[in-house]
Amino acid sequence: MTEELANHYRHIISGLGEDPQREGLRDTPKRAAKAMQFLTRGYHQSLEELINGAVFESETDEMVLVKDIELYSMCEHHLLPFIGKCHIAYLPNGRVLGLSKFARIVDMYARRMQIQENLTRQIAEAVLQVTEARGVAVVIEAKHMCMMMRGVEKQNSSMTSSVMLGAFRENQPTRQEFLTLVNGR
Ligand SMILES: Nc1nc2c(ncn2[C@@H]2O[C@H](COP(=O)(O)OP(=O)(O)OP(=O)(O)O)[C@@H](O)[C@H]2O)c(=O)[nH]1
Ligand SMILES: [Zn+2]
Repeated sequence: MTEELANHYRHIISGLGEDPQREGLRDTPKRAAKAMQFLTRGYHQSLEELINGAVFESETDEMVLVKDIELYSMCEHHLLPFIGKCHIAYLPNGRVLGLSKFARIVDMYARRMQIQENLTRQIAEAVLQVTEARGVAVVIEAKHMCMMMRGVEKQNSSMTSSVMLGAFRENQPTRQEFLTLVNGR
């Protein structure tokens, strides 16, 4: 699989007018193939194996917020990175999720070809599925290289996307509390 991908990269390099045999580029197809496999490894992960049973019984029913989870993904239109932060909140319903698992869920979906809106929704739905929470809220703030390095070349714009499920959708004060916590840095 890596070898086949590397071959495609060799064609891309010569298609761009470079010499894939010159010293600096000789191992590049293989490196690029491995890098791209890493950046898309989310396709080979499953929620169940990643959670690994780390859901614990708890009486708490107050909002839990995990803020500023770094995020590296790749836009499915240009295969260029988008980079940012993800904030996840949920209202426990008898069970809480191991803290590190929020970051693992983010990575599993981020390391695929994505658009930011779908990524946001997939993370929210995964957290809801695993915790059976009364509500889940996810906000992603990201900068898209396809808008910065090429195309419209805007360096300072960023995109914010959000998905609110359950109580965060139905209950205005809950939603407001979440947004205040996220913005109060
Ligand atoms: N909504 C959304 N759009 C995205 C995301 N990533 C990239 N895009 C946009 O996808 C669109 C693709 O537009 P096209 O006109 O088909 O492609 P293009 O000619 O390369 O577009 P330009 O970037 O405007 O040069 C662009 O407007 C991108 O900015 C994302 O995560 N969400
Ligand atoms: Zn793009």
